[in-house]
Amino acid sequence: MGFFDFLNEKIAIDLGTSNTLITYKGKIAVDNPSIITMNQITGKIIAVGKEAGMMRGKINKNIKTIYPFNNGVISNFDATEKMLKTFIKKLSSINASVFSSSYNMMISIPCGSTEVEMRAVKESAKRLNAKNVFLIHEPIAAAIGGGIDVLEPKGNMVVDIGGGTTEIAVISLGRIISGQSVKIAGNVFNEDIKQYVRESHNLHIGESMAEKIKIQVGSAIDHLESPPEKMEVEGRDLLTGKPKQIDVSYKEVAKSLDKSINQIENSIMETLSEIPPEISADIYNTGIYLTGGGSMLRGLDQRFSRATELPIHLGERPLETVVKGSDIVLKNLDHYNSVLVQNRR
Ligand SMILES: Nc1ncnc2c1ncn2[C@@H]1O[C@H](COP(=O)(O)OP(=O)(O)OP(=O)(O)O)[C@@H](O)[C@H]1O
Repeated sequence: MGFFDFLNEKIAIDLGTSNTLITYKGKIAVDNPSIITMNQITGKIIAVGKEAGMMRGKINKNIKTIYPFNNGVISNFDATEKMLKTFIKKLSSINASVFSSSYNMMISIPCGSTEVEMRAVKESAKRLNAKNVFLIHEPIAAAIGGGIDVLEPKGNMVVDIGGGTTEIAVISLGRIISGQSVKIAGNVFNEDIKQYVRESHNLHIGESMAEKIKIQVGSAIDHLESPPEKMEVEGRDLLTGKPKQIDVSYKEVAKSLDKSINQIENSIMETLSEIPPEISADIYNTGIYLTGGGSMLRGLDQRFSRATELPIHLGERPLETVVKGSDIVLKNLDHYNSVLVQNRR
């Protein structure tokens, strides 16, 4: 048993643009949207996570909705800390010792995080009573969560499509040797759908409706083997100002997302063209591991496979892969020590 194994309480956190997940004692104990609603005048928090998510688009002008993350990075540290505090308090109702005693915390961060951002994340975690705070890059955590042996001398490619960013990474010997973080992911897909509906149907729809369309009739390709039925979509008619309903098909969604998916494809191709030949040979054999909530878009695997001519592996429960990987690392710190982000402090 290694040194770190003696410290028992362990919490792994995936701070995502769309969702925040926390594991405690190896299980997912918190899975909530990363949203806070606050009273504009008093600054008092009204709701956090799921409750705040339900108020989305239905608030009055005294209430402000805060998304603590923007494009995968923390844009509001104060809100992030308040949100985490609420979530960790929920854990303490499971076990009173969590909030009172100190614990080990693993936080996954996007690859593009700066030293300043990393330090701020660590300091927030310390204020939340964390004793040791470890950081891990999201694609590494995703790979481990997906069952890939990241420590072997072999190249593996991960594409993690989240809400704010798509992280593309080639990993070998526990390190990211090539990759990029692209600001095209689930949120941009929602914007694409909104714009398409506005331009093609003269209908103004909200963020939640766009998200529903993406999930119910979303597609990356215009021919699906088992297509979903058309979806009834409600919004405001841009010409008359009245409420109106239209039908939207998966083919329309595929059309609206085409440009954004193309950009992700180009970034994957670019990353593939930059890696050493030995690693290319590995990836030719192993293919690409696709994860993150955005990977659930119908036909995305087929489309990427066509573009790259590589096998695409879709992980199970893609929304949980990163936090699952972080949890595995936290439980086996001595084994995975080399994959941690070693920031200079
Ligand atoms: N069935 C689905 N089809 C398409 N997209 C989906 C589906 N389910 C969830 N999503 C999208 O997945 C995204 C959230 O994924 P995930 O939780 O992996 O991201 P995140 O970690 O919060 O974001 P980031 O990694 O950018 O910080 C959202 O944009 C959501 O709309």
